[in-house]
Amino acid sequence: MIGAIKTTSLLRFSSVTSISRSISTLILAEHDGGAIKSQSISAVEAAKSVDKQTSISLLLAGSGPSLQQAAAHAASCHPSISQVLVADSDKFTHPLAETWARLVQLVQQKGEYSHIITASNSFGKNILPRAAALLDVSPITDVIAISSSNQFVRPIYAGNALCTVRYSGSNPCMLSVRSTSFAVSVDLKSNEAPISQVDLSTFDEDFVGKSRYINHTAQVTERPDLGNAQVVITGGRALKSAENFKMIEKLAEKLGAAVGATRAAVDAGFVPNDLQVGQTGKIVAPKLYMAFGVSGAIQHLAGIRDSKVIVAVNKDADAPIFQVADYGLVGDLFEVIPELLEKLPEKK
Ligand SMILES: Cc1cc2nc3c(=O)[nH]c(=O)nc-3n(C[C@H](O)[C@H](O)[C@H](O)COP(=O)(O)OP(=O)(O)OC[C@H]3O[C@@H](n4cnc5c(N)ncnc54)[C@H](O)[C@@H]3O)c2cc1C
Repeated sequence: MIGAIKTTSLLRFSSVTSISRSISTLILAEHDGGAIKSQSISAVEAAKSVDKQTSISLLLAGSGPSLQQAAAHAASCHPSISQVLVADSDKFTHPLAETWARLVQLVQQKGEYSHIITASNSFGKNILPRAAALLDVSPITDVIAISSSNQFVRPIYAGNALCTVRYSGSNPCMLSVRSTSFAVSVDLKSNEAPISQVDLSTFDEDFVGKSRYINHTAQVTERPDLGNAQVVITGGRALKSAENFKMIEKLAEKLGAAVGATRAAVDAGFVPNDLQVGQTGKIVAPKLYMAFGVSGAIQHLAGIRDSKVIVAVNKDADAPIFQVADYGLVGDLFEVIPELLEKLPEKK
């Protein structure tokens, strides 16, 4: 869809000792409401590409009944999971990156994993660099393909080039992976993996990180999650106001779609920033991506490159979005959207 140049050079991370032959992978998993988040299950899928024989341990942290529920879900959410490790303590009630990084260090000291993988979302991006610093290794982020246990592909220059990276540092090789590149089959059947508790007796009791949990606010919506939606309807600056942006929301409702926005629309205050799609927003890979009044800036395209079909409506025939669109309509969104709303049937 969007042309990407494959770089021929291999970037080599500083060599200390090569990674060991015995491959075992630790997944840093996120859970919510007693279930493992789908991005963490994609990280398990990615681990399978590291090595077919790898044993995969999934690390969960938290406290209370929702953690135990999540552990039960983790044990049966993917057939490749060999064991679930549970760190149950009040310290982990909120996923603070500094506390989690310490936990990863502790678990790695005991388990000596060759690879540690997490999703390339705010949870993973927060923890991975800190944990990597404690373990004195260099992480590889935003991996979109795994060719072997030490060779990975990641986008650079806002997705305009793909870089093949060979890791030659010491264990563990730490990766964050884009879940859109490691889709999980919907009907995975799995046996129950064993669940064990992480021994926290040596966890620094007095450890207090520099950050502190204050509160958690989330948009309550019945719409699909933007990162996993099959259909995404995005609006740009051209919508002009939060009031007008409701047209995008209505259209999304009719199509059972998630709503996205450009950074310009977010910065203008039309919608909250968790709807931003692009290089500094969410990466999406829906079957259908519809962009209304979006110019197609390189930073926006970086977030939609894996969409199957891109439809663009823009009144400027020369807008760059048309270079990547499968279907384009030169027209005024203030005419096109009301017509679509009128002609599309109500969602059952
Ligand atoms: C470091 C960095 C990171 C960034 N990260 C992101 C990111 O993650 N996501 C992102 O989106 N941007 C990002 N940006 C911003 C990006 O460069 C663009 O500024 C932004 O994507 C533009 O948003 P837009 O297409 O809504 O607005 P504009 O570029 O202003 O485009 C509006 C479009 O609407 C069309 N239009 C106007 N009126 C109508 C109408 N009535 N009907 C139909 N079409 C109409 C115009 O022809 C135009 O093409 C980033 C920028 C930087 C520097």
